[in-house]
Amino acid sequence: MSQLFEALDFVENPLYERIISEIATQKYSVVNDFFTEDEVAVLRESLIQKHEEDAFKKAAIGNKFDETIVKSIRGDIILWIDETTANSAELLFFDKINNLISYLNTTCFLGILYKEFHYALYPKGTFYKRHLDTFKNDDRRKLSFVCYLNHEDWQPENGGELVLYLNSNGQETEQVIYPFPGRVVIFESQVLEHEVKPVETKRLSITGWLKTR
Ligand SMILES: O=C(O)CCC(=O)C(=O)O
Ligand SMILES: [Fe+2]
Repeated sequence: MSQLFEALDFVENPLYERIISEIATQKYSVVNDFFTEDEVAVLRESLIQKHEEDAFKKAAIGNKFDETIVKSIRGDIILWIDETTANSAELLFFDKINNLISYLNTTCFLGILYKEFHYALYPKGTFYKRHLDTFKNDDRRKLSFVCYLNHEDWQPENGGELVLYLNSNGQETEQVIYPFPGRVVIFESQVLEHEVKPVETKRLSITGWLKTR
């Protein structure tokens, strides 16, 4: 095996190893500084600019082929990001994502072939009720990835916490994760139910999925 890794110029990445082992043991991983302050700032700028251009639309439930908009379930507005026409901030984002994907495919043989990402903006008072990130007609989403682009001074009073519903020995427990800027949450799309609690202040993020087949 070491010969194979040598041949591929494999360099072990401690952060990615931590993510992999946390997902294996607890189904999710939280990384506080996956994106630097500067990276968060340019991605936030990009989101805000596109929102000002009125490019966002109401988020639906289901996927591109089976969409319904139900505001009582989710109230965010989204914009899908196209890698082929990405701006400099988005290129930087995809650079990190692609790096992670190739590491996962090399070390875990996950077979991630596709990805999809969108900006999300939750206006004050909105939420996303408890759900699973898979669809009736599509089970290709393997890992969910959320990256928060809020301002530096985001406080617990701003609400909008992500709650993961974990199952330990038949007992349900709640893991509360605040959307602090630069923080990334990665979890198993088909396993972990989760919810976004009502936001008190506009909440900004990029959400996406790593997919097989
Ligand atoms: O923004 C988050 O914390 C989670 C968003 C989410 O669950 C989704 O878009 O499916
Ligand atoms: Fe979700």
